Amino acid sequence: MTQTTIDKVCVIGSGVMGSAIAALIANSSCQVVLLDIVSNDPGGRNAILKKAMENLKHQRPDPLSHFSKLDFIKIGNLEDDLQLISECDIIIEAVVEKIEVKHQLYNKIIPYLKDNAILASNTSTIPLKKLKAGMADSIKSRFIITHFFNPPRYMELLELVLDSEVNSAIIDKIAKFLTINLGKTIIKSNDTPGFIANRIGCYLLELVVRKAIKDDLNPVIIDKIFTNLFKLPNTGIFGLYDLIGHDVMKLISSSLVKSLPTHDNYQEIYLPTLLLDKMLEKNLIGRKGDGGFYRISVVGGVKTKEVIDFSDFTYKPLKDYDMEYNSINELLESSSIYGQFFQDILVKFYLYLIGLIPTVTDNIYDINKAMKLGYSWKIGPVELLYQLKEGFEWIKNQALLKNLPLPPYITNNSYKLIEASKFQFNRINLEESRILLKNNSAELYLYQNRLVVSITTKMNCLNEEVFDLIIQVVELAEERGQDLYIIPLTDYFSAGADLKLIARHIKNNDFVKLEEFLALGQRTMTRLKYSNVNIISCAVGFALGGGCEILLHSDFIVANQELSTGLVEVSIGLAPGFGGIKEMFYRADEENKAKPTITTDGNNNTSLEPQQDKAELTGNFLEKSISKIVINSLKTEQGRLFFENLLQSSNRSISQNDYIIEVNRDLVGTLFKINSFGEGSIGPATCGHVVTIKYQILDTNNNLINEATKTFSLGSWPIIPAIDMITNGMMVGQSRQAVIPPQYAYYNSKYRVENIDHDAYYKVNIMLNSILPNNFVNPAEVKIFDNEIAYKIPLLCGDKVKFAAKITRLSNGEILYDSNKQDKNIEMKIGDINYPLIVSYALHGKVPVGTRTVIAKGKTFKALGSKVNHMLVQDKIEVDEFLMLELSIVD
Ligand SMILES: CCCCCCCCCCCCC[C@H](O)CC(=O)SCCNC(=O)CCNC(=O)[C@H](O)C(C)(C)COP(=O)(O)OP(=O)(O)OC[C@H]1O[C@@H](n2cnc3c(N)ncnc32)[C@H](O)[C@@H]1OP(=O)(O)O
Ligand SMILES: NC(=O)c1ccc[n+]([C@@H]2O[C@H](COP(=O)([O-])OP(=O)(O)OC[C@H]3O[C@@H](n4cnc5c(N)ncnc54)[C@H](O)[C@@H]3O)[C@@H](O)[C@H]2O)c1
Repeated sequence: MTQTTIDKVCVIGSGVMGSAIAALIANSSCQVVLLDIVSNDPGGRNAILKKAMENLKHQRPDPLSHFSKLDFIKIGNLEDDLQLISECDIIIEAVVEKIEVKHQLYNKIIPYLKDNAILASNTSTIPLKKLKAGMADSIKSRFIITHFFNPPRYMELLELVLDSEVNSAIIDKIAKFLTINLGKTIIKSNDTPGFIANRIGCYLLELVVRKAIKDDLNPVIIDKIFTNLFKLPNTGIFGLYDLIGHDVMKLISSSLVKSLPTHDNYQEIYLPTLLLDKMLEKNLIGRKGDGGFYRISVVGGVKTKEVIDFSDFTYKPLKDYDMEYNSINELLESSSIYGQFFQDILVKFYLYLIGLIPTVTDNIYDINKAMKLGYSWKIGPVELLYQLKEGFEWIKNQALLKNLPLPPYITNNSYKLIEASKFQFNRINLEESRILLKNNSAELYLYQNRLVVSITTKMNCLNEEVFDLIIQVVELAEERGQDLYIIPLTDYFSAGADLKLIARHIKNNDFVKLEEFLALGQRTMTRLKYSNVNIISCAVGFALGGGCEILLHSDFIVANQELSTGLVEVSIGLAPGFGGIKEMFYRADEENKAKPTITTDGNNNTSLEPQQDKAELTGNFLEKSISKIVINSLKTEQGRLFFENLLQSSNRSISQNDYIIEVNRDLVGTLFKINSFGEGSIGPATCGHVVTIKYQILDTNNNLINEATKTFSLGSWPIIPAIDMITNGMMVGQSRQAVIPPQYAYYNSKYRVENIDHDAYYKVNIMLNSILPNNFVNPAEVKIFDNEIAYKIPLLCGDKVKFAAKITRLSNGEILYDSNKQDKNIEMKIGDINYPLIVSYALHGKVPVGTRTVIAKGKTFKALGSKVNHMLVQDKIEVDEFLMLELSIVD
């Protein structure tokens, strides 16, 4: 029996495509063997492969979905490791585009293929029949072309080239692997040079570039027209030529020209172009060379995009051009040189494209799709015809005017009318099925006897009608005892709650409607979660906010590997309304892992994954996000009152704050390896307090270097910096031992301890005898929220820091101090007693980024020094009132 699963794939060739295809397969958690030729480098026989693996970590856009996916790739060379091939179900050859090299390779590896292993080539130009010439029939029946697009992780298109000799079980097996495991869309192409997308894409590139150079036109203007009016990706045409590389373009086009018939129009437009030859000579071959049509120059860290001046091959900064044309029709009607240029280009392009039917493919929709998926065109070339005032008639008329022959597909009337609806692939499939329920925002289909619900609003946003229909549909599914699938008709899942609807309610001051919407959304999510049939959500593209909440409340999630999903509103400090945060934690719990996320790779690797580490979720999600929500809510009167009550009533701690403080304290602890002894009673000592301590400094062999009893203000570094840092947080009567790294043991000032070696570790023992004056920060009465965290060395007692600060009275929102209003950042040493005590307390242990919001009692806002800083009008503060301090680090 034929084995239907793919457990291991071998990729041969670790160049641009081979290594990235290996990464794509590894991303799907499938084992990969990556082979290449033996290297003569001192780096060893596998040096080429090691370099390729290293490159995978640094390439942009990232070929790996996670660096751990590298573990799925095993490397080897084509001399020592050929036996690895016999373990593989598919062998994808991605070696240099030379037929003799490919043939030699096949001869070498075929003896190692296991029965039914599929052999595939990634060639871009060499026909299947030439590649398989001379092979035994047993190999021919499983030899195909799988043409991936660059970069393989991101380009959805895969052109599959087969012939009648290929066994149908093999076709099924490879098709399942490419679509289900790798998430590709397959377009079958006939065995013709360049297949579909490159034949058309490269034709357009050469046509535009060579004609523009001949007509002495400006690449910047042409690219701007292509991106603005034709909605091509931002690279435009010249930028894409640079990206592919002029050398590679030459190889592809020469190969095409060689293999295409003499009457093919590619031959005619591939004009000899001296300027391009000169650019090749000068290594101006695009991004990987010393420049191309464009170049990015970096001077003093500033990047400038430049364009080539063909007169002397120098580069000039890009000038922005005002677009003279508002639409394609305006452009084509214009008598300007660019209008004429585009007329010529478009007519030739479309005649060529239509001329490929039926030899290259007999399916015009596939041509359209291939250009969208393989070349990232927003609008496919056939759809673009709809934007021309007279559609294809315009092309026909222009062809007659220009005396250009029409392709037989047109002249022999074999064409059919294009159906616009067929450009939306998912829609056709579902629309062929029966609609059971429908409103203006969602529809329920019976598709292959399965219940499928799809949202039909703009961006699949969630509004009342969507929720109504989902609730109704869950009930129906339960009645029928059938599982329910939520599948988009589009290439994205949902942009979440309808923000325009919410904005309308807010604008109309209609908070009742807003509450109702919120409640309906919550009811819908609860209905999904507790339904007694399975809810299976299939997500692709993005699932943001409420979209993510639907996934989180589903029983199964079938997620495309490249799905972007998350509770995005949290990042700007807004709480999701439909239960997403709760569900995120619920799914992260060990016992709820039974509800899996199924990704297309059969492995859990989206941000919803249930085995997501809970500590990581708490650390990242809470620290970064919930704090932002709190900070935002503190901007409102209700929010302020809520927190004031929370703190006043019971001193209840809010765990994430404590966690934040702990993280930073831990960092201090990690820096110094501190051990504390005894509980103590009074304290804690805070930077800015005047303390009396007894200390000892010892070397690592326990030889005493220095000891004394000293009274000083914490943060003034009278002994060595580390002593102030370690004393911070101690209680009177407590002692601490710490090991300190060299940079905290030495301080070059008049107070420094003699005989301290700059490069040595030291031990410190400290006993805290007293704290003066008796004014303490009670950690239970202080809440701290950070809008940003980073794993950086925290600020410590005595460090100099620059920040902006604002102090607000919680009870009425009155701003007592705002450094921005005074147009002045504050620069202070943490522990300076002329600033409020709470400032030093808040800064100590904070990583030097972002904004920290602190809520604490008025008494901690008092400064203890004699030269009290302007920062606070001290007599305005009540000892027991709650104030909010916002500190934003500047440098
Ligand atoms: C959160 C507000 C709080 C207010 C008070 C609270 C009241 C309580 C009510 C309950 C709320 C529950 C909220 C729920 O639990 C969580 C959420 O869902 S919040 C929403 C989260 N979603 C987003 O933030 C996504 C926003 N959209 C985008 O980021 C981008 O549009 C996109 C989806 C990445 C697509 O980008 P592009 O391809 O570039 O497309 P455009 O941006 O040009 O958009 C095209 C078109 O679609 C409209 N649109 C996009 N998203 C939404 C949306 N969520 N709601 C309504 N309309 C949306 C966009 O405006 C464009 O429209 P056009 O300009 O063409 O008319
Ligand atoms: N680069 C692209 O954008 C792109 C896109 C689609 C398809 N392709 C096709 O993919 C294949 C690989 O192209 P690439 O761009 O990755 O090339 P590349 O030059 O980056 O890599 C070629 C690899 O082949 C290896 N190699 C060289 N001689 C060999 C030999 N005798 N035996 C075995 N291996 C040998 C090299 O060591 C190298 O790792 C080609 O067939 C190309 O047409 C390329």
